[in-house]
Amino acid sequence: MTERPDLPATIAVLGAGSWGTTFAKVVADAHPEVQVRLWARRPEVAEEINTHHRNAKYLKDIVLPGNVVASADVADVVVDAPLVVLAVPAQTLRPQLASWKPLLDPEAVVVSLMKGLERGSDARMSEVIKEELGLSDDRVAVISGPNLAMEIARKEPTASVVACTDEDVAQWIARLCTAAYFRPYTNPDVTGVEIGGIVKNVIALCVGICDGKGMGDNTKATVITRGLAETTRLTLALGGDVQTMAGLAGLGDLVATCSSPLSRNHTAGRLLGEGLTLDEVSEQMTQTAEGIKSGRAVLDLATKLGVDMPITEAVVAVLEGEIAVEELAPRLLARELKSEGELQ
Ligand SMILES: NC(=O)C1=CN([C@@H]2O[C@H](COP(=O)(O)OP(=O)(O)OC[C@H]3O[C@@H](n4cnc5c(N)ncnc54)[C@H](O)[C@@H]3O)[C@@H](O)[C@H]2O)C=CC1
Ligand SMILES: O=C(CO)COP(=O)(O)O
Repeated sequence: MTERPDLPATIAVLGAGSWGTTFAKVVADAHPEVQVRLWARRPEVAEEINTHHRNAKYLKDIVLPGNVVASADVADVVVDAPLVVLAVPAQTLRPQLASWKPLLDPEAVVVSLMKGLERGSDARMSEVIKEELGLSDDRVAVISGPNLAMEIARKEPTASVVACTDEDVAQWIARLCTAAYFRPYTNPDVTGVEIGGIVKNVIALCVGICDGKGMGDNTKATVITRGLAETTRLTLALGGDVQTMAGLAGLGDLVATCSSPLSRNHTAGRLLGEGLTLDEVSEQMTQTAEGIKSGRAVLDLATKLGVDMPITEAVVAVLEGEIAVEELAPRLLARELKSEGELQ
């Protein structure tokens, strides 16, 4: 096994949006002696972080610790970093990885914070990373859980999951991101952890639509519970672990995202439910709502595997203009009756 310094001098985070910046803050708060280098696409964002210790567009008045340093030059950020954390919109990852590949430390472990499925290939972000960078399973990890960035930036207590097939690597990453307000658990089920984070965004769109239409908590609980059932079916079909679905990256993230006005996916759904068109919603959203693009990929993957995902199917039908938001609930309720325990 590669010898890794327990506490590296530096780590790299690529993507200075709300979650990338917040995750950089978590590690920096946890380890003041570690320099956390953050790549911002726009030089003015890097400048604001270095000069004012703020990233106002994404994190308002949150003050970042002095050991978070930003640059708009990826080469400066990743040099000598044994851990490289990725937090860019899922659909943009693959082409960016191709240009970053020659710059990365050859021994670096790469972590995905992203919760999207690639359209066209239906690949999870860990799969895209392995393919594009040519890495083995033990060099790729995923962090996912009920992790609304703004709450964590405000140091509100939160738990999460570090998933890697190599337990030593997962524990190393977990130690690096354990802060007074952030508690990571480890899990070898990378597939289940990733699928939980991807599908909950689509389910949150559905809950948001129902909220926007003025429906109440029975409706929300129904969509969350049946959403978990279809997430579980997809996870099992992909070889993931049913137990992951009961954990932080499954039920935990689903509940947080479907309940919170901070969730971009929930917000996008609510705006659709209130009658805005998808174009109008996209214009209003200044941050990434992964479910809007990943929904189609999730449905394609489920179809390929013969997995029934009626909520995802109905949300995609709304997103693609096949049905109006008014038709979403009737369509789901008109389905053939079945036993609750049936997995298909
Ligand atoms: N914000 C949150 O609370 C959480 C987000 N996530 C996931 O983290 C990933 C990143 O999300 P956020 O940081 O929230 O997104 P965001 O919309 O706040 O920021 C995205 C960042 O990626 C950068 N970027 C790089 N290349 C880009 C390109 N080609 N097009 C557009 N933007 C580009 C943007 O400049 C921006 O800094 C997503 O997959 C999301 O699902 C996961 C957990 C929590
Ligand atoms: O993943 C998240 C919380 O765990 C953030 O959800 P949104 O992307 O919907 O804001």
